[in-house]
Amino acid sequence: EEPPIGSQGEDREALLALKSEFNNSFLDDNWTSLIWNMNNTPNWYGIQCLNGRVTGILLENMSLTGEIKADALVNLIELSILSFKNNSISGNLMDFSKNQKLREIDLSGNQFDGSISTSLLSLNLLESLQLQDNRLTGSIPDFHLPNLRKFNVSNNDLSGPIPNALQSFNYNSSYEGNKDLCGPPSPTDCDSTNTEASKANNSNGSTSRFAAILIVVDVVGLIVIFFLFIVYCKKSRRLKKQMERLERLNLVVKEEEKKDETQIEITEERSRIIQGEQEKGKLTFMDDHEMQFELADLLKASADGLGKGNFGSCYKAVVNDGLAVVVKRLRDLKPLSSDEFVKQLILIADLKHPNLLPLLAYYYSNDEKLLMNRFALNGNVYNRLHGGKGTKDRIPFRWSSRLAVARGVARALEYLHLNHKSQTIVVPHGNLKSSNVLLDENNMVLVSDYGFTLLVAPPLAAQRMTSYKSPEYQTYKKVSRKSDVWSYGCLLLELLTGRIPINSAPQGINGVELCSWVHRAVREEWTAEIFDVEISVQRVANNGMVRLLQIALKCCDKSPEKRPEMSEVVREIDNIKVVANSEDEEDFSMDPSLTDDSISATPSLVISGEE
Ligand SMILES: Nc1ncnc2c1ncn2[C@@H]1O[C@H](COP(=O)(O)OP(=O)(O)OP(=O)(O)O)[C@@H](O)[C@H]1O
Repeated sequence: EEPPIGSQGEDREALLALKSEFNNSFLDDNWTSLIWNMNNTPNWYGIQCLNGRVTGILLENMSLTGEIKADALVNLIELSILSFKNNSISGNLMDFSKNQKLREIDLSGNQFDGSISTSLLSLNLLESLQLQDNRLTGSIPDFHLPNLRKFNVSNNDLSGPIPNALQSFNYNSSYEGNKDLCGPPSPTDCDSTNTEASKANNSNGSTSRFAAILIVVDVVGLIVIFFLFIVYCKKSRRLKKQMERLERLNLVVKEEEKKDETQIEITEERSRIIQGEQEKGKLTFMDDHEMQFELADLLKASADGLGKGNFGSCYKAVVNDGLAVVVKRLRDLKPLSSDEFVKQLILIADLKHPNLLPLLAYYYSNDEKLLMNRFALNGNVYNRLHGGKGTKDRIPFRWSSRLAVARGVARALEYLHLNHKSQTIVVPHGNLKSSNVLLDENNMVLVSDYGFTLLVAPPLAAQRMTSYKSPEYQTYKKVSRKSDVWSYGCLLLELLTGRIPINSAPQGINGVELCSWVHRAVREEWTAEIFDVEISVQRVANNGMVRLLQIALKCCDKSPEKRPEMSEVVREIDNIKVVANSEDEEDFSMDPSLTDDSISATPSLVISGEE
């Protein structure tokens, strides 16, 4: 099992030192050093790790400011990817000589100045170096890196010839915006200024002796100035060194103090949590819950990892007298104060509907934000739909159960969208997908992970939320009621086709772009293939399937205005007659004689709505 991130002391120290230089409240909240005892990793946003060593630092578009110390990376010897893309970091480039495993460096879009560090010359594994849009000066060092495939230093203040080994990179995409670079592939000839000067000299022979004298005087003058300059530099360097020494002394003292503080914090935090005495890190139950237990009970309980989602990991813990709860550790939240976090959670907890998984409790401390729900015994709809397919153990997931899921989710979304109580906020779900629809011990449909739009930092939400991405979401990166309707349409298609959508497909399995696939199927009239065999054998229910497919296609309309509101969807689904699963159909899904041709019960005319 992989040890926790930053478990190696020097890696953690290096990250903490970086954090203190950036002075960024988001990082302060999301780079925590607590190692929690539920056998999981602490929260290090943007850090990749292998066997306890840091292998990647990806901190992009985060408005980071400050300077990075030259030796900031020297202990991160396993580092292979580094990106500080699009921040406002200033100062010189750091020393990379100890990071021999680096493959990708992206420092573009910052305010780095000074020259390109020659420590980069030794990185033999480097494949991509992106330094564009900074303020780098001086010449480009003579790189001879065998694996370098991407190189960009555009829009800096670099000068001098482009080294031979780098001349194969395209001028426009690698060098543009440095007005003093010369030689191929740049349009400027390096010799042009010298050549012109020598031409001028030759054309005027009569003044050549005078010119020679002038040159001698110039040279002598230059030597004197140079000499004076050296004396001046030496003096000022000595002064600077003295100043630096003083500063360093000061810093060492401060660093030591800081290290001690952090160490003390970690130990104290842990013991405070374990003793359950910490005021601000209290486990708070949302309301009437009969299931009162303490954080200490939770910490004592054995925990099974359920999986790692986009916003944190989930654990199942059995507390006290056998009560199973799910604890979700949140990460990458908006930088919210404790009061703001609690306010948002109260808004979420106020959303009460029979088809919404209720929030039981939460835990807030600087380092940990946990949400707690009841464990849904029958798991999620994704597993129910796709799990064990084609095997003997597969229990068919029949039409009436799928229709119940469609109905339950529609009602939950309608409720979120109408948002009866708090008129001020609209809460689109934002991340509806089959793994967020759960089934309890009575197969009651419970939508989970709602309200996260209130908690998650917007740029991250844009990257990670919304499994079924609507066309306008892909452009504007904002969730809305209409993007929920799109997601709902995709969920219906997943239920009807039994196919795995492209965004939820686990590695090694090809998912389907459901909306376009079904639209094409309807257009090209191979409708028999649309429905999952497990339900299409239930012929009495075929009519209901076609009606649900029509609803799904309306929800998946490319233009958001044409998609129905959820209340309309609920009404239409309520009109679909529930047909009981008949006993003798149970075995049909395994019947090899059931070819696609034999089940083409639904002519495309019906599906296109021209009934
Ligand atoms: N209360 C619960 N009862 C049963 N299973 C749950 C519960 N909450 C979550 N799960 C399951 O635990 C797993 C991890 O959940 P999590 O919400 O972290 O990830 P996800 O749903 O895959 O992705 P995302 O973070 O985008 O929602 C999922 O398979 C989910 O269905």
